[in-house]
Parts: sequence; structure tokens; C-alpha cells
Amino acid sequence: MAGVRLEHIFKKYPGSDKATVIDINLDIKDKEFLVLVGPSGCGKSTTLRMIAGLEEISEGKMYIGDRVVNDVAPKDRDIAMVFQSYALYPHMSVYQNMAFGLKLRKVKKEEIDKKVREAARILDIEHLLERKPKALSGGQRQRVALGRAIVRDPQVFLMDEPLSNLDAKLRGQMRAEITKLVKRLETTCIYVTHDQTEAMTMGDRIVVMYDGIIQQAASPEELYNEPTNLFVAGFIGSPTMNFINGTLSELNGAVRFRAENLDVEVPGGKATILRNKGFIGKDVIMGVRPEDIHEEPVFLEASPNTIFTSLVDVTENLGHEMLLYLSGLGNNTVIARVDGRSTTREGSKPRLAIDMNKVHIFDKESELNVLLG
Ligand SMILES: Nc1ncnc2c1ncn2[C@@H]1O[C@H](COP(=O)(O)OP(=O)(O)OP(=O)(O)O)[C@@H](O)[C@H]1O
Repeated sequence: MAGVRLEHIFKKYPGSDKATVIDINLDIKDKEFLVLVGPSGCGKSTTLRMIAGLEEISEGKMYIGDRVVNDVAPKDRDIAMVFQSYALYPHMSVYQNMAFGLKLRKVKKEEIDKKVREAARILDIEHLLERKPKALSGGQRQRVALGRAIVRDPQVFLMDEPLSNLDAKLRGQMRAEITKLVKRLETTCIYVTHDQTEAMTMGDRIVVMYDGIIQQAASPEELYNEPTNLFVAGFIGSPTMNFINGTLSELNGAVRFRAENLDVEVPGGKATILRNKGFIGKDVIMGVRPEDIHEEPVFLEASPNTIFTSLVDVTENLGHEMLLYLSGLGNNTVIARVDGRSTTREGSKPRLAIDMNKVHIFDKESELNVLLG
């Protein structure tokens, strides 16, 4: 088993005028399940392919365990990769697909048989071993692709969007299965996805990338509660964080955030940070998660300095919760997530309150979360 270290890694594709991956530093611990997540084109697959040895590294050092692998061929890196397309050989049976890599390595027949049957048992595909890939469902193919990786007993699993071709229900099931499997095998895993829910539910640690740069590397909880910048704050969470443009001011010793139809007090600890950092009088962006806007009378009574009224344009009742689409606050639609039993309806103007202990304040220029660090 081994960790993976990326030291000042750059990647510039020939002919392209800008680097695709910029100064990536990352220490992935042995047995860690690390997820690389970000929008299309952010460089996550390129990063994974450099770890796999499928893409040259332009600058920097790549370690697997204690070994620098920049010039080591993919087959000698002791990794196993699972692709979105599964990449199964159509003319071979499931058994032959799983055995193929070991056969190339000249592993003994009896040992291959033992490994393939053991992997098939773990993945519950023993009854499919004689079938060809075309006679399998998407989920079964994905299991075979995983099986092929498992039999290699690698130091590191690399997975590139392995669940993208499955329907939503199966994707949810396979997520849990993959994390359980990887934990059980005690193997380091680096997993690429563009889906923040997949990232949040699978990763011990998540690396959010944008434009070739790591925006934040942290646990799911930390990403959700302490996003370092506007991009991370807007990428993690569903529905995503609301952003309200406004100004900070000070009145009678209290710091207030003011925006169109909104005038709320920033609580003590946060107010002190904003004062100390010189943000009073400045234009900022306040970030509020939908669940931190409340309409229960108890909450409103307890938070008189954070109450506002707003027109409800649309409601979406999801059963256990209701989303209220509010207009007229700052320049954006703001979404509140309230109890599914709420009696609030479209066209009404309810009184609501923001849990100001949970809000984030972002510098409009740098887009950094000014309440952190
Ligand atoms: N072989 C290549 N030659 C030139 N540019 C490339 C090559 N492969 C990828 N790129 C570019 O590098 C950038 C990052 O691509 P990459 O595939 O790493 O992104 P990604 O985050 O994995 O996106 P996606 O989720 O769409 O796969 C993109 O702008 C892409 O066009």
C-alpha cells in the first residue's frame, strides 16, 4: 500500500497557450479515499492521468510511495484504473476480462483463478463469469471493471467518473458499494467526478479544482461549513449557497449587513473579525445556505435583528421540505429551505430570519471568505 504525492505539478498540453494544471501540491495518504471534483475542463482527469502515467508531466515531481514515478511506465506504477467507459474487451468473457491483466504478468493459472473467483465473490458476479460484456447490464459491467482492478491488488486505485453511465438509482447504490469495497481492501483511492454529491458522500477528503488550480482540499464537513472562496461555496451544496450583494456598516456599536430589502445584524465574533480586517464600509457578498433561512416563530422571536420580509415567487414542495424562491433581495433570487408542512404559498410575503451565526462574508474583489483564517 502507498500514498501518492504531487509536488509542484504543472501540465501544459503541446500547442496550448496556457497550463491545464497549475502548481498542484497534494499529499494523498496511504489508504485515503480522495475525490477530485470540479466542473468540466478544470483539469481533474488530466491530474488523474498524470498519476496513472498516461499523460506526461510538464513540471514537478510525482511520487507513489517513496518512489518518483515521473518516468515510470503506467504498467510499472502498481496502480489499477477504472474508466467511465469500463473499457472491457467485448470478445472475452467476464472471467477472461478479469484474468487478462494477470495473464500478461505471467501469474500462475491457479493463482489467477483464485483471485478472479475471490473478486467475483466480493462483487457478487460469480454467476456472470462465463458471459460476454454485451450480455450484461451497465451496473454489472461496472462491477466487472472494478473486479479487473481488484484482482491486480494494486497500491492505488484510480477511478475516472466510473459511475457516469449508470442511472441515478444505481449510481447511488454503487457509490456506497465502492467506498465500502475500497475501505475493506485498505487501498488508497483517487476518484474523479464532476458531481459534488458523489464527492461529498464518498471522499474522506475532497479536492475542489477550478481552472487548473486547487481551490480547497478538505473534509466534506469543512468544505460545507468553511468554504475558502466564492467558487467552493457555490459548488458544494444543493441547492447551492445564496449570494447576496450588499455593504457592511456600523451603527450603535453593531455591525450590519445591508442589501436591497435587507438590513441584518452580524453577530459579535464575526463582527470583530470584519472590523479587525477593515471591512466596515465595504461592498461584500454575503453567503447564506438555504437551510439557514427560517420561518418558525420561535426562531424569529429569538433573532429579532435578522428578520426580513420577502415576496415568494415560487414554492417547490419536495414532501419533507419546501423550497421558497424569494425575490427582491440584493440582485439574485434567494432560496430558503423550510419544513415541508409550511403553509407559505406563492405570492405571499412571509417574515423570515437568517441564522447569522452560519453566514459567510466574501470579499467582492478577491472572492475570499473573509471570516476564515
Ligand atoms: N490531449 C489534450 N490536448 C490539448 N488539450 C487538452 C488535452 N486533453 C485535455 N485538454 C484540455 O485540458 C483541459 C482540462 O481537461 P480535463 O479533461 O483534465 O478536464 P476535466 O476537469 O477532467 O473535465 P471533464 O469533466 O470534462 O472531463 C480542457 O480545457 C481540455 O480541453
